[in-house]
Amino acid sequence: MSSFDITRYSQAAREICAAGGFLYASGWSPATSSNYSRRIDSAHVAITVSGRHKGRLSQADVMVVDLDGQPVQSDCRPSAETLLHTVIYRDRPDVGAVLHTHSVKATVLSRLIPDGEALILEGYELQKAFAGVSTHEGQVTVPVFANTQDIAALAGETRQWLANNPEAPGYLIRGHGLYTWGRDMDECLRHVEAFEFLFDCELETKRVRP
Ligand SMILES: CSCCC(=O)C(=O)COP(=O)(O)O
Ligand SMILES: [Zn+2]
Repeated sequence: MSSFDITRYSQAAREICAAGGFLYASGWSPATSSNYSRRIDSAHVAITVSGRHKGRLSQADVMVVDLDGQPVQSDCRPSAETLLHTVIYRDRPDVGAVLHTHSVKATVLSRLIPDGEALILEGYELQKAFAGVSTHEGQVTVPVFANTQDIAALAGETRQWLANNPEAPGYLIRGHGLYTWGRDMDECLRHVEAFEFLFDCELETKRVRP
């Protein structure tokens, strides 16, 4: 059985619990929805146990999986969407944290984007909150994947898309929520906040200019 550094696991679990407190309080992770993860090392990831309330996380709600999504030294069941996390860690050694949220705005906006189209964010100063973006003049393309319950298939789709769009900060799943990542938990949380602000702007624009 593979092993990991317990101190690094504890630090990762602390960061995940703190992120849960913030994301739940912001209204972006209601009713046990969402899942969060943090890289421990090149072969291990700390991730939320499936079905746990994200506003009341403790270390017991955070387990370890390998990059195939298999539990390591745990009898708990990892998030049902674990493969959507591990596929990113496997291909992107620069990624240290992945957050999945279920906000009202991400859910509603994802349902308004026509099938086969992506959300294009353009002209917003706040696009600079995304890692690697230094101008508001470019486009941030956010694809909207169908909400299939076949997570392995969805993981394959997102993997292919990410390979072709390595600079992308996140994606939506229709009627479901947001996935975003960062080199560490702070950067990943900044991305969630930036997306939420920009989703709000897009929805408000649709309201005043239907
Ligand atoms: C109650 S939300 C339905 C499942 C989901 O989309 C989610 O994000 C939480 O699943 P998990 O297995 O990670 O608790
Ligand atoms: Zn979800």
